[in-house]
Amino acid sequence: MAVYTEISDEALRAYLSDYSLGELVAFRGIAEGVENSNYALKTTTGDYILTLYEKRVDPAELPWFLGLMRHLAAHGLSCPQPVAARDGEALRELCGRPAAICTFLPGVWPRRVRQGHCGPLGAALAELHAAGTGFTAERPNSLGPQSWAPLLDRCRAGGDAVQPGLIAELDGQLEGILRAWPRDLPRGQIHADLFPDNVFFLDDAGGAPRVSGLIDFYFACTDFLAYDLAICLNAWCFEPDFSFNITKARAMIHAYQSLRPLTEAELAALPVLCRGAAMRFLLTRLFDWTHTPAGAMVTRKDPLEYLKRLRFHAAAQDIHAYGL
Ligand SMILES: Nc1ncnc2c1ncn2[C@@H]1O[C@H](COP(=O)(O)OP(=O)(O)OP(=O)(O)O)[C@@H](O)[C@H]1O
Ligand SMILES: N[C@@H](CCO)C(=O)O
Repeated sequence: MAVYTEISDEALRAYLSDYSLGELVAFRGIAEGVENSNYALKTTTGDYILTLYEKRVDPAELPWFLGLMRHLAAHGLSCPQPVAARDGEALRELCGRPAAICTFLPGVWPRRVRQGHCGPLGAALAELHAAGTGFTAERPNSLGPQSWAPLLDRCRAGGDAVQPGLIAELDGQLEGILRAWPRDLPRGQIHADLFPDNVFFLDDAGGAPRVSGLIDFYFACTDFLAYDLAICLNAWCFEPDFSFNITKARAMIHAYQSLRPLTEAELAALPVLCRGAAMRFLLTRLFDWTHTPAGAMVTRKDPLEYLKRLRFHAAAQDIHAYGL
């Protein structure tokens, strides 16, 4: 369920008449994703993605996201590039929603993460961080540490129904995370949601996975660069039984470091950054879990998957737990 807004053929043709993209050949709604309505478009000039931004994206922030994507693409990163209409504007309106067309990226996201994905992912993350240098406009992380206590408060009423004792455990964990949270680490533009479903791969001639592009920059923000790596360690390096795969982590961190070596302070902070990242996804999932009416056509993600990750990170003494 990710096509919230239906577009008629006539409305789309009228919309496209403002662009120099040729004639419409085909379009279809894309069922994946939960935040926005996405359509795959084929015109006589190529393939594109049309996105209608739904309620969860603040329209005032769209110019920053689109500006970042344009900057990253201009600096060599393979990511969707906003396409401007003839008047030079990429951000427009369709069916009463903010809308934009971006270039289509080839590739597929990995349904099952293998070790061979993790090195290329680490390198792609370092490339993203390098490409973001020079994009000076800042966007604070609205889901950063300052948001976690208020979010936990909003889950208080329903949280223990998900698992008895959950709220007390999270109170204890959060207190420890906030106390140890680093004050000053290298900062820059981070993706902040680089999960497997936001990374496309193609196999190279030898069959090894190669990153073909990164998508979905609508949580991107300005924050600690190493926090982005902590998010990826959470999202890519746990097995279906929630055991931590140290070989995948080592491959990811080494590939990242081959392009951007981590500082001593970043290495020392990695375990608490991983705890924070697990807390962030646990809390947004718990909020959705406890606030989505039964029967709503939205796929809820299991918050407890992130409790298991959080416990792993809380037990990690230092960077050796991550394969370094
Ligand atoms: N530039 C692109 N090129 C090719 N496919 C794309 C592109 N952008 C989006 N898609 C397709 O649309 C799907 C949903 O996109 P996306 O993850 O951005 O949506 P969303 O609703 O914002 O999702 P999420 O719930 O992950 O935040 C992707 O899995 C992919 O199949
Ligand atoms: N990646 C997030 C969803 C928001 O994109 C999660 O798995 O909780």
